[in-house]
Amino acid sequence: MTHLNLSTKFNERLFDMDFMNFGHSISLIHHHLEEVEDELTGWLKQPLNITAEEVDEIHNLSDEIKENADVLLVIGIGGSYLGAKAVQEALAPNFTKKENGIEVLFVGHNLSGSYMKRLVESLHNRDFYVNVISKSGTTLETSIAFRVLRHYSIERYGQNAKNRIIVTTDSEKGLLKEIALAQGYRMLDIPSNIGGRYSLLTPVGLLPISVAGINITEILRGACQAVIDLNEEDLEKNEAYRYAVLRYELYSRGYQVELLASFEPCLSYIHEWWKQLFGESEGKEKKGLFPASVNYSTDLHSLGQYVQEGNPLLFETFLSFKHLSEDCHLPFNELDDDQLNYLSHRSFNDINHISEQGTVLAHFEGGVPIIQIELERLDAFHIGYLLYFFMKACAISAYLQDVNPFDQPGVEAYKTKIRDLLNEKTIVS
Ligand SMILES: O=P(O)(O)OC[C@H]1O[C@](O)(CO)[C@@H](O)[C@@H]1O
Repeated sequence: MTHLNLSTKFNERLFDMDFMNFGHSISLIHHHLEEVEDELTGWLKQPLNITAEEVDEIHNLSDEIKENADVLLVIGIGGSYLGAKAVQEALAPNFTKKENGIEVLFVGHNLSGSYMKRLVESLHNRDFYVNVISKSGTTLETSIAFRVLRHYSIERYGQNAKNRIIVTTDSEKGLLKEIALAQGYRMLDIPSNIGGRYSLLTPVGLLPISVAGINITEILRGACQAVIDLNEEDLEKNEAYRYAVLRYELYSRGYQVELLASFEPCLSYIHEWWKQLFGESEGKEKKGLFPASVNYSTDLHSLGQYVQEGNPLLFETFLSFKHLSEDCHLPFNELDDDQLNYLSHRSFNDINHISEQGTVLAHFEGGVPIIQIELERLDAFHIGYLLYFFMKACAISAYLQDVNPFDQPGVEAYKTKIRDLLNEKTIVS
């Protein structure tokens, strides 16, 4: 049974692409990934390696939080929140009332004073837990948000505040780990050999996802299936490797932007997570596709014109799910004053699907190369599968470009500048 299908619609500029030219390089990369131990490759087998005890611990914590809080504040930025936020958006229903459940709020991913002020004010009548997540333990946004929310927790809960703070950080080192040990906060480990943007299937993602009411066992089951399926060395049988090769080939032929497109708004944070994954993994040494995204059909009415007829620097990757569990039908209207009765035998999903097909055709005819990734169902199993698929494809993609998928040296440049400016005595205007 295939869980994920990859297909393409390429115009004449790409007709002569031969996958098998990449067989040898892929095979070398495949073995390199299997064998390296000094790199941050712990995520490769993480879905298989996570123990039942670790999953139980997360379930127990999640139950405790749900019993004692109205809000879980997840403090983190980049890889320390995007994965969990992506899964929450994709699988937890929109517009549901929060009175009977807990709200999972992802905070500490900006430096806005008004955002922080309003956040604290919004907590006055609500009970909360804090889950601070940082692999390094020193990220500015996360650290200052934690300082504010730690103080506020003490104001609200006194001695008991420490029971409401959970720290997720590197298993071996870091400032946050030291703080947690000194203060007696409970800790969840991020394995040392897993970097931030590959950490979603560790407690980084699993605790917030579980509190959001999503079945983490199913997420892990989907990811485990992907570990097995996508460990196939033969390029023709491995969809992650094929996706990596397609991207590389398009990049080599001059395309500079990959536009990830979906027609379900709940996937918009999967786009955000994907952007960080590919952007930080590939964008170095003056190389790399620029990862961008669109939410259709909304963005057809803003960026659609550019994609169709603008500078031909991009290709599009459509992400879709064959079966969606919910739908809405168009009511029949006798008057037909809005002239929509021709659609009344169709549902929203029908119309959405047809508009996706129409968009693919139009963009293809406009000269945009198209990759299509389709999964069976929008559920926890397939989301787990998809996220692992992207991580595996991303690592292969970066190696094809001869860059290290697991570092982010460029990040230091702006961090240092900000730190230097903040250390200056004068206030920068
Ligand atoms: O988990 P940390 O160490 O706080 O890092 C958060 C994010 O910041 C980055 O270092 C980039 O600034 C990402 O690589 C990472 O996901």
